[in-house]
Amino acid sequence: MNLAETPNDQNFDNPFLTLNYEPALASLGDDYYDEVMAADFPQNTLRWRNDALLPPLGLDPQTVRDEDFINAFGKFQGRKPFLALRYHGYQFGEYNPHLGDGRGFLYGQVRGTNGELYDLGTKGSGKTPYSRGGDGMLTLKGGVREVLAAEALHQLGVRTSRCLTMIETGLSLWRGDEPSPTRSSVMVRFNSSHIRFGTFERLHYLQRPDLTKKLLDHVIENYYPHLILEKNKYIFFYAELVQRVAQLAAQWMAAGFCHAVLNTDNMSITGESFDYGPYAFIPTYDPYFTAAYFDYYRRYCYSHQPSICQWNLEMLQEPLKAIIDKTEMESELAKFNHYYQGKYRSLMLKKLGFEEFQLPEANELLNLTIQFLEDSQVGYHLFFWEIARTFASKWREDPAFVLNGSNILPISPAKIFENWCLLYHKILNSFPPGRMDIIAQTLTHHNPQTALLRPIIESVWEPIVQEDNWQPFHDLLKKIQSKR
Ligand SMILES: Nc1ncnc2c1ncn2[C@@H]1O[C@H](COP(=O)(O)OP(=O)(O)OP(=O)(O)O)[C@@H](O)[C@H]1O
Ligand SMILES: [Mg+2]
Repeated sequence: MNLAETPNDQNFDNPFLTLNYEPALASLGDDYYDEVMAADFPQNTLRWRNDALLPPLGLDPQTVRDEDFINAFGKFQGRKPFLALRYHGYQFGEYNPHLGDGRGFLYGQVRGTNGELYDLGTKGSGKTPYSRGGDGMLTLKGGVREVLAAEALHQLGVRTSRCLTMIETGLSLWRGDEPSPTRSSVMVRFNSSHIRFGTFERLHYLQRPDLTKKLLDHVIENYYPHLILEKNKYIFFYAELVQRVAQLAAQWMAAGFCHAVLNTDNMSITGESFDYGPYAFIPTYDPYFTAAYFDYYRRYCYSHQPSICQWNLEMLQEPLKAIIDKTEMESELAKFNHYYQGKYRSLMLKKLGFEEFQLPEANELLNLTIQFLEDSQVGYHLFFWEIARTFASKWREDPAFVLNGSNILPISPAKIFENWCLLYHKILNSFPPGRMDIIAQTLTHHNPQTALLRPIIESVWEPIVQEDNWQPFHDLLKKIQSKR
């Protein structure tokens, strides 16, 4: 017996091993996955433990030791099977039948205290049958970036996966897009499901409608349980997925987030956001801002995200048409824009301090805001933060008070800024004075001070590289988690 696998005291009472794991996906049979082994790492240094995720799993952070994270998710002691999930996907518009979990696996599925089923899935845990030429590993910087993105998006109200833990693993990796050799990590993701649009696409490619139906029933049972007893549950499922994905796209857009790699293997069947590789938050409003250096044709640029999501949902009709009427799916997909616009409008109004969807000047305000942000190239996040920071009820008295003393002045072109202030002032005066407090609260709630712009990420990464100083990384996470 390998010494690392010897049960020891630390293992017997590891709280992660006492969780009630459910073999939800495993019970579907091995048409959907391969059982794999975790890599044996030369080092296991805990770099991140997300204590906020322990209570939802029924665990008390006080009783979970750092060693418990390491033994469970760095040394992978005491649990199996680990399942590398099989999937295909459209990557940059081209169908790729050679995908699957190439550097991760499903560690286990657990029911949260809210009754919902969650996946614990690894990234950077070693080679699988789907690694192709890859090393099965995740760089430390990749782990750091995914932890930060997930927390930032969560705090911005985006429906997203989160990271339970990240452990440095002591390998030297070679990557074209990082100074190499570079350090390695394994990350454990906590999300609703790792079933991707591409999981269904693979079954269509293999011409297995029987497996498609079995998987679809599994998805509805576990992630759309309110539809189980519906006579038309399959089309209802697709209709709801369209709505969820449209709303997710609106959340990204309002958050100023560019995912960067919206391939169908990175689209969750539950409509949740995940896989944070070369993502970026936009510095300023630029519809063509493109986050991935290898996205030569700007396919996944900031403003294309809604239409790309719609295209991905259209591609998903191919596998689903074995079970769901295609014409009905088309008419559901036709509602995408309506859902998207509604959600985007409501989120942007909230960023501007207004809960009222029916505000008479809403369209004018939104159009002017976008035009102003685009023309002035004022920082996207800075603009909203400065409204929240400097907001005062005296803005009602005179448009000249609006944003006066903020860090975005002086603005060029001045005219459009003047128009924006006039309109904002006019809207404030359409409310009773007593409403100003609520507007101030809405502004601070929806516009955190800390934006995860690339220079901020680099500013916490540098001390890690230079002097193994993790304090700035933890300070940044604290700021993000407390919405400061
Ligand atoms: N270093 C690597 N070694 C092996 N396979 C890899 C590696 N990097 C990426 N892959 C595989 O390439 C494909 C696309 O990678 P992508 O970055 O979208 O996914 P991922 O980030 O590895 O996983 P996830 O989508 O769960 O976040 C996936 O099948 C992935 O497993
Ligand atoms: Mg991926």
